[in-house]
Amino acid sequence: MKKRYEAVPGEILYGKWTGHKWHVEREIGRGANGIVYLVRGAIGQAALKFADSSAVAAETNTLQSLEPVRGFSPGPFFIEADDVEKNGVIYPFYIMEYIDGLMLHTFMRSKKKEWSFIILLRLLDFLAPLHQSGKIMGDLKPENFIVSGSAHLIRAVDMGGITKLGRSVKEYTALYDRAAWHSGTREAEPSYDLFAATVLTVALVHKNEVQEVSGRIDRLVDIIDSSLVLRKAAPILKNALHGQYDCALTMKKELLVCLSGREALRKRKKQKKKLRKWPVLFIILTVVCVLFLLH
Ligand SMILES: Nc1ncnc2c1ncn2[C@@H]1O[C@H](COP(=O)(O)OP(=O)(O)OP(=O)(O)O)[C@@H](O)[C@H]1O
Repeated sequence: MKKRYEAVPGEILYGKWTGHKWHVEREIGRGANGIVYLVRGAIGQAALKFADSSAVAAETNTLQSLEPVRGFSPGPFFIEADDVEKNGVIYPFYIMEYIDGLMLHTFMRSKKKEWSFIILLRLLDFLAPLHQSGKIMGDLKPENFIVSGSAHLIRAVDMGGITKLGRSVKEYTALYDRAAWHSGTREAEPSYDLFAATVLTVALVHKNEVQEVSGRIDRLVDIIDSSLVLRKAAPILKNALHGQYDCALTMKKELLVCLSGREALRKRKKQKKKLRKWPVLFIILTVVCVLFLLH
């Protein structure tokens, strides 16, 4: 049986090996592998995760291996691992940076659908340094991301799917997995994540429809083509679904050009419409003046 400790707010946990003291503020989440608490220690706020010893070892290794990514970690910074002893039972845990923000799907609930493009741009910013460091996210899905800070940075909270380039993706979710859509292999390469990021974007706007057509790529493309929101970036989204990008920054650049091009076109049309109104107004004004003078 997995050893899981259920802490309560206000409780103080003592690290058996470090002697460090952690004051439990509240539970912030739980999943298949463990329970996560917001805690306060001598270093300030942090997140504490109770899990079994093999999960603590594996997740600790993953978090530590990610830190050299340009002094920025796509996931939480690892702080330390320890055990708590309660009634003679040992409960392993580790401490990591607390990422303050909203889970991606909670964040999107209060936003317009157009925000899905901003999320995609931020996801591409998140993926670029990770890919440059020789790894891919693998299990890319909204449940694994937090939107943090006023710049709406994307940070990952579950790094279990991180896989070295060239290997076989070790963890995935069918809805975002390109092999399940018959659109490529499960080999860890940037295009695998870019496919998943695109499905995620489409699902942020049309969740039910995407679930209904799951596995049929032509129907996914139909959703994009018939969507008033997604149509604006259709060429880029389709390129990513067809494995045309192997670099997150190239996809980002093309997405920005596509979106700004459409915006410029919209502004030009509006301006043209305004200009077309002037001759009509001029004629009306002239007629009014002539009538006034004749009177
Ligand atoms: N460092 C953190 N900062 C803020 N919140 C966190 C942090 N780590 C985890 N959480 C929250 O706790 C939840 C569960 O954590 P996590 O995904 O690591 O658990 P898990 O057992 O591995 O989940 P899964 O069932 O997806 O494998 C997350 O969805 C997130 O809401």
